[in-house]
Amino acid sequence: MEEGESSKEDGSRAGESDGAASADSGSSSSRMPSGEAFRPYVSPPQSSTGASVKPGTLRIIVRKPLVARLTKDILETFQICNPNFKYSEALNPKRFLTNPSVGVKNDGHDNAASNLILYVNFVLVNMVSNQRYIVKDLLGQGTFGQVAKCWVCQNNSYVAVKIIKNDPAYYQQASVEISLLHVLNRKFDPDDKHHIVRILDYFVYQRHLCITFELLGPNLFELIKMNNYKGLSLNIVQMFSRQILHALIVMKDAGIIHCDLKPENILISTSVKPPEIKIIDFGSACMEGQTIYSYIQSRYYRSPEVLLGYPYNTSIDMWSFGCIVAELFLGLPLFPASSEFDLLKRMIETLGGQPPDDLLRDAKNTSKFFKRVGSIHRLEDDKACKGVTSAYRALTEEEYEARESERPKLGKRYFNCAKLEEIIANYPYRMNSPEEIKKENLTRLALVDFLRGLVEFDPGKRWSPVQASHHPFLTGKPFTCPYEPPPETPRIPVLHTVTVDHNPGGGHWLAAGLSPQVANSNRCLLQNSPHFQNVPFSYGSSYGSLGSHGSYNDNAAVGSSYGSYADVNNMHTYYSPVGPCGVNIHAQIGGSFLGSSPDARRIPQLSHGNGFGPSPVSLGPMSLGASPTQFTPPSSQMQISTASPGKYGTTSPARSVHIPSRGKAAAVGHYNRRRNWGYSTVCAQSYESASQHGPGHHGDGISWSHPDTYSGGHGGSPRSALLASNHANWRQQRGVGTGLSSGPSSTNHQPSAASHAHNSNTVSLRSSEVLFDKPECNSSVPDPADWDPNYSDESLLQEDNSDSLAFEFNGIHLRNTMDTMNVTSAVGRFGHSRKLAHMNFISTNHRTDGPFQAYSLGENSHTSTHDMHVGYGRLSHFSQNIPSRFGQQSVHQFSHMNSTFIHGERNHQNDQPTRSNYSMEG
Ligand SMILES: Nc1ncnc2c1ncn2[C@@H]1O[C@H](COP(=O)(O)OP(=O)(O)OP(=O)(O)O)[C@@H](O)[C@H]1O
Repeated sequence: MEEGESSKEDGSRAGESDGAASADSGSSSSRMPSGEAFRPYVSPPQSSTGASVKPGTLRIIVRKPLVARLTKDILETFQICNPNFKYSEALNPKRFLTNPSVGVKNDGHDNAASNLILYVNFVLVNMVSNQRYIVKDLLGQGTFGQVAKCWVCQNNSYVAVKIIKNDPAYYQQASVEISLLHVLNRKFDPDDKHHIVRILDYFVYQRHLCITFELLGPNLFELIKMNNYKGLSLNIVQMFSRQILHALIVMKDAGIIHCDLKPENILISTSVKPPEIKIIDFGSACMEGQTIYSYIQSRYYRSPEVLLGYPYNTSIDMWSFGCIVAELFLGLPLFPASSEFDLLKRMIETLGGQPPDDLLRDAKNTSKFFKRVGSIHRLEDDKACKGVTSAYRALTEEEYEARESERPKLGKRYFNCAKLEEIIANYPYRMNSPEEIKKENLTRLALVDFLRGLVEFDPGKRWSPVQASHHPFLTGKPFTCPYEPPPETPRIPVLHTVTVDHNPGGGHWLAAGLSPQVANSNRCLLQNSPHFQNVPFSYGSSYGSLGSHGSYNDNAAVGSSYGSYADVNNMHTYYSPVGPCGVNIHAQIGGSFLGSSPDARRIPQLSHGNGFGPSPVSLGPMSLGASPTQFTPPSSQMQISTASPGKYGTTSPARSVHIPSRGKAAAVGHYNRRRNWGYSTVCAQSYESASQHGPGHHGDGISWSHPDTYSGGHGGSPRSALLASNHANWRQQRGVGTGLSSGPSSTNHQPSAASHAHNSNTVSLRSSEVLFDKPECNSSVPDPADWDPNYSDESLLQEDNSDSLAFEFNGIHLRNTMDTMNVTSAVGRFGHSRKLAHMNFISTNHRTDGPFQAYSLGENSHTSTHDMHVGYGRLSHFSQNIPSRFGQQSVHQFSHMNSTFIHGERNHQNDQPTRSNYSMEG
């Protein structure tokens, strides 16, 4: 029975709300206010007798927060106290969600950061469809603006609305996000099976582009955080990895590079059972072959080729994916670097190699990090050069300082063990029984092998999503020897080819793929768009065929995703989905760019009067980026116009080619705080090196290749192929494994050291060698009010249905084996974290806070096991920092699309009742 009902039954709200109050009521009658409102508490007859309560009268009261209970129906109470009391909602002070909330731009609608000033119950309206979105909470803030949780009254559902800053550059980039997501949703994942967030609607409101997404739950970083920065169980790592790979397969098929894959951008959809992850934030994404930005990816997850300024393709997402998988297991980023120098240093140390010479030879930033110490071997000499030391050596700190005139920032070391194999092997065990440990050892061996294929220095040797998806770590097949990925088959240009009608929406390519309603919406948005002129459609040309990136099936077992992008060129240009964009983001004309990375996200800036802008002259199609062949250092091609610094910022002090983004840098900078959160590690156990144990990955010298399907196939290095061709198709070869261990030193290794490292660093995991975890880290998690800048008592007032959140997460077993990952055994796991829903987590999406209480990986302990749940006692602390959105999704999901919504989206959330526990089995 609801509390409200029971209180009516009692006739005494004050007495019901707190047991202590009722006990006290008799003695404190003198303090009771006179009048109707507060009467002495009279116990119900049944209770007062002390007799056993009849079964029929049993009441189960779900306790709501005290503040909520005390203020429930307070208006009626006031009216009872004072019949003249009148309440007017208009007099309510606004509960601002946007900070700062001072309107200084856009007629007072926007704050200084060009963010629309939002408050609770602010209404966003799609003027075309009259669809109203009532803002209830803020889910996140990012570079591009704010993400609000909104209620759609028509169908009593919640959605997430990304409200882009009122700024042409952000508007433009957000329109790319809409376009790419639309293609992914509609053409490559029409049935919503591949873990990519669904876009539901978009519109312009008060000069802000608003994008409506399905509402999702917490992100993977939040999940790790909830688990006290301890890693997740291998079952869950496997499950999430499979799902992420599904998305990556689709994205590769679509030729789309996410460019900012990280745990924060992988959200858990708690509305389905078992829970699924979804990849969000395509605001940095671009088409393969059209990669205009050289400064991308969040630092921890940045691939070597991006770091070094080398042409890139979808394989950079695979690197990030590897880092994410490792982080899910470890609870900490694999490369928590404080600077790019630090990042490279960590990569070299952990992986035991360095990028191959031909990559270093052609990358534009090589000289910043490497010193040439020998002759550069031509590609054709590669075979002959096996065994010859690299022509490059990584700079020492001193050398770097001398070259760059600044000391490189070096982050804290969280893992005492340097090498990947050691880090994984020495991670504390989560179980007791020798059998389980033995089993886990095997899985860890598979994990190491899996990671080796992902965090592979050579992008040409890095596994593709399809190849990775067959790894025993994911398939569950016994892992007996190093995985040999199947060669990829050429793309079959049929299945999901994006064909675009020539002129369905007046030439608007995206409109071609949208429903008529959406096309209409676009036309209307032309008028509504604050940033682009309303110009007639005039493009009759074809923007067809995105794809030819053929076969894909749900099991990722067939098909491939690599290689020929012959017709991807047809996608070199497209338009703003919300109107002819008028801005060509090829930067040859010196438009300024915001950065594009964790530190700075790339936004083409519209330099006023500098050739960029909504002039009819520039009504060319919007490019998704230059092809790798067009890849040029930002200094030459992506330069900031010095003549016209533009409106949007100045050149980054660190990297002259970037303008710091407004927000991204700050956001990602929060990561760096983590390094200071005391994570000492002492590797107490001697560890036998891979070379002593392992047979060596590919130690038999197996080499493999796949047919070079790219029409201009390159027999040489994949990197040169990439350089020369734009395409991600190359001959993949495994070097002859020597079984030698690649030492942590970056010097004097062999040219294919990375490969060798992969090949040879297999580590035997024996239970006797287990480094036991200390029983419990001394967690003194402060009250969230102490460290959560967004914490306020007001949050206690939010959402009474928060309990559902706790139940949502009951199903996530962070420790147990797959067998036990079921609903029933999950109950209560997070059961005491009922305040999960009350906290504002906005800043934590960016890892802004939180005592870094993860335990020391190598710290000595005589405790025989590490129980991941030991920390759960502290979850209540952490849970208090979970955003309210966690608990608020129990409301019915978005289930009805207004006519202007994109049609055809499968809404798996429909018909989902309020969620309870679920199985986590993948
Ligand atoms: N569909 C969604 N459901 C729930 N929360 C969401 C959703 N989309 C975004 N968010 C929240 O909003 C935050 C910002 O979203 P998003 O990453 O798309 O914006 P951004 O401006 O690109 O951010 P960043 O600068 O961090 O990349 C996310 O970290 C997430 O917490």
